[in-house]
Amino acid sequence: MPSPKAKSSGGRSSSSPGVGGNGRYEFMSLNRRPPQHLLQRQGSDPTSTRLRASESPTRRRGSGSSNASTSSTGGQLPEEDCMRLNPSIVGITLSSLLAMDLWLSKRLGVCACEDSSWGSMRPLMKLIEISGHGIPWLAGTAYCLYKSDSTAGQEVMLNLLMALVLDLILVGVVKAVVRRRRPAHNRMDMFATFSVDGYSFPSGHATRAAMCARFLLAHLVLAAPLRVLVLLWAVLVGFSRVLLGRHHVTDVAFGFGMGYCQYNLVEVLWMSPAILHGLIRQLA
Ligand SMILES: CC(C)=CCC/C(C)=C/CC/C(C)=C/COP(=O)(O)O
Repeated sequence: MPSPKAKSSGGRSSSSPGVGGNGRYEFMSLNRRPPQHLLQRQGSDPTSTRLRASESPTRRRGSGSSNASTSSTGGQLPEEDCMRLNPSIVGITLSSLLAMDLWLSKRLGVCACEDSSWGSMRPLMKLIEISGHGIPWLAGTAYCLYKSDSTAGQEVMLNLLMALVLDLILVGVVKAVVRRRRPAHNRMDMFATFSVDGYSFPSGHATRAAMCARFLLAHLVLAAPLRVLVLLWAVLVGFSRVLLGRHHVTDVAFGFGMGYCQYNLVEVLWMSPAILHGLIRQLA
């Protein structure tokens, strides 16, 4: 509790408390310069150092010492000030893009539920969703691998299986790190999901669609009309994620990019028949 005596003895009227030389509290006016011993004390106090560092650049430039540093660098802003300005421009740009993403995703979520404006298309969108789901792809590839009687066919199928597992792992890791929530208008009624699938970024369907489309075009689908169909399917899978309200536009855009790059990784990690035979021999 501040002593009224201390208040009157300093002849000071209000606000900031400080500890005087006799151990009592002293009150200083905000528009008066504090005594020298308090200034020295503030200089070594981490809290006040933090407070001064968070002052606005204009205020800091206005102080005597900062003026000296500004003039000594030929009128250039101190480095500290430049670092404070740049993130704000990046921050504003990012927040604007994020706001546009949220707005656009909400507007495009026209099949998010049955009574949405395109609610009657929801069953079709869910069919497209299933066509890009991990389970049919894993089961279909495993079945083809089992049925394949040529070495070339087995090689392609085994590498596709490896690609699908790699995709699940990479998407799971990114989702767990980023932890972006799905759009508020999404109904979480997807079948067979992992716990990370509660998160939105990136779209696992989009990564799988992009990676599998590249895989099919490179190794399995040669006829031109079918190649067009494969590309159309991949684009539809991506669109259906936003129309169903499952994802933001940026989740799908990033997912397509990530899936495209994942295929490059699959090419690097490609398991040749020699490696496969070595693996089979070790397992047997
Ligand atoms: C054999 C095995 C463990 C299969 C797991 C397949 C599985 C449950 C994949 C999850 C697919 C899924 C629901 C991904 C979420 O996709 P988003 O586009 O909503 O991110």
